[in-house]
Amino acid sequence: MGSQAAKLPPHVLIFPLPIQGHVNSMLRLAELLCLAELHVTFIVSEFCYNRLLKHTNVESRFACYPGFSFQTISDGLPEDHPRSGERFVDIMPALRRVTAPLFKQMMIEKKWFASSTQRAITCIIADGVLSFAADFVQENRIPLVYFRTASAIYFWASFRMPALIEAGEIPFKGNDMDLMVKSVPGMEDVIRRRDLPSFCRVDDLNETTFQFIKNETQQSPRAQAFILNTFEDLEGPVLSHIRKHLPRLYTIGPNHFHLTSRLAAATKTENSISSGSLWEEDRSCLAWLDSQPTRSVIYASFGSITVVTREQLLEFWYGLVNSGQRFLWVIRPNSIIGADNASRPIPNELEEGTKERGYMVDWAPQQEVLNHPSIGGFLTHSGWNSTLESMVAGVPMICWPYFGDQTINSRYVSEVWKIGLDMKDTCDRVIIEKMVRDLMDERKDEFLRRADEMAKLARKAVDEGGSSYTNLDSLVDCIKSMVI
Ligand SMILES: O=c1ccn([C@@H]2O[C@H](COP(=O)(O)OP(=O)(O)O[C@H]3O[C@H](CO)[C@@H](O)[C@H](O)[C@H]3O)[C@@H](O)[C@H]2O)c(=O)[nH]1
Ligand SMILES: C[C@H]1CC[C@@H]2C(C(=O)O)=CO[C@@H](O)[C@@H]21
Repeated sequence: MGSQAAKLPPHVLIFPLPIQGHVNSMLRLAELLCLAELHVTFIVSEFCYNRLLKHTNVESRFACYPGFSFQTISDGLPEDHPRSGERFVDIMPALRRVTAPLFKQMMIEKKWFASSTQRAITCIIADGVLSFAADFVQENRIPLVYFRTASAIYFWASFRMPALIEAGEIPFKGNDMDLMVKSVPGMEDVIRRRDLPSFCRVDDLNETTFQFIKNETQQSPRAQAFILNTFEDLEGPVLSHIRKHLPRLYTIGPNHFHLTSRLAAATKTENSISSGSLWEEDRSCLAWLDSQPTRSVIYASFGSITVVTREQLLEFWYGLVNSGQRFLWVIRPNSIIGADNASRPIPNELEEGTKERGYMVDWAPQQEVLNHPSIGGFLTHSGWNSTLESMVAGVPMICWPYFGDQTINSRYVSEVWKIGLDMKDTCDRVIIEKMVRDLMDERKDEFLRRADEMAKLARKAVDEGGSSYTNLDSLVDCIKSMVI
């Protein structure tokens, strides 16, 4: 390489699983690495990229980093595929069947993205469930870093799937979902069967998604380094178990706030929030929140994949209305099973009666909502980004997990971190009403105090000298050392 080229910075390829929660989180990592003056090529599906262009400022957001570029690729699904609910799992085989060969072809045709102003890719940061990407780069002797965008507790429970099988703890024998699980070290007194990742709820261990998660997770040690969006004070005990298998483990989270904090230091712009939304954010809810008393509103949102039946929707409606609390509710388009987008999710006569107390939107500017002074609670599906965003904002949670990692996240929110309530495996208006009253009224001070303590720990982690701040600097040094 000529002397000029030798001065070029490392060039990282970042490849997320092309879904909202993974793209959001890895875009934040991408910008953090751009701030560290690395070059970044971000591979994203055409589906996600077109939605990002339409609903966010990603183009202007990354325009100030000359070494950054997007590269689009097919996710293997038709444009009109819902990419949510039960059919969500279609994306994994589609990626392997369609995206994997396209990725190899792209890397060869693009000559590993080498140019006069950029080195060829010096390292790939792949989503921890994209082993096909890992295969190709390792065949070409390019260093591999995995980024698993879910929690450490979920990762560790998934990593122990072979041990759970060996011990006969999965598949479950009998119907007792409250039996304690003993084969996940560090969680023996915490998790029941119902708290394991929902992928473990199978009768046949050959079930496709179970096998996918087990096999992808077992390949984690292939990576030279491993990134998690968490912080030491939150998941320290589990992280020490993981580090016995993945010693070069970098915790850099909460990465949404880490990015806000580093941007503030670099650009002197306070509280900059970078959206990665795939739907249009209805900002009218912020004006509605401005007219509500402090800590008086419960925000309800179930992420980008959860779907509900009309019956479940009405249970949530009556539970929220009967609680007497104000509520701001995200009902994502196409998230009601069997309903067309045109029909109102809540019958008009019901909605009319509570307009002044309840506000509904298709999609919200969630980070701004959670940090609004009128928000006093979050009814969430326990997706990991939502959970961390609520923690940093100091907002207590009611957790109604839908699938995947959400089941173990909700257990830790309620039983270990004690910053909320776990409403797993139920959807009943009386229980919803009681939990909303507990969180927003009867036990309000207790939960707000605990949530404030956790927020302080989360913020400290990304302050200069904090564990996540230091780990990100070490990760950048590790990436620089990979340049040959
Ligand atoms: O109205 C909304 C609702 C959500 N969000 C944002 O969308 C993201 C949603 O991410 P997350 O809370 O993690 O949920 P999912 O979209 O369901 O994410 C998937 O990916 C996550 C990371 O791996 C997992 O933890 C989840 O279980 C999985 O479903 C968050 O950043 C939210 O701030 C908005 O901006 N507006
Ligand atoms: C749909 C799920 C498949 C893998 C992803 C995941 C993970 O193991 O990283 C957990 O839940 C979802 O985010 C994804």
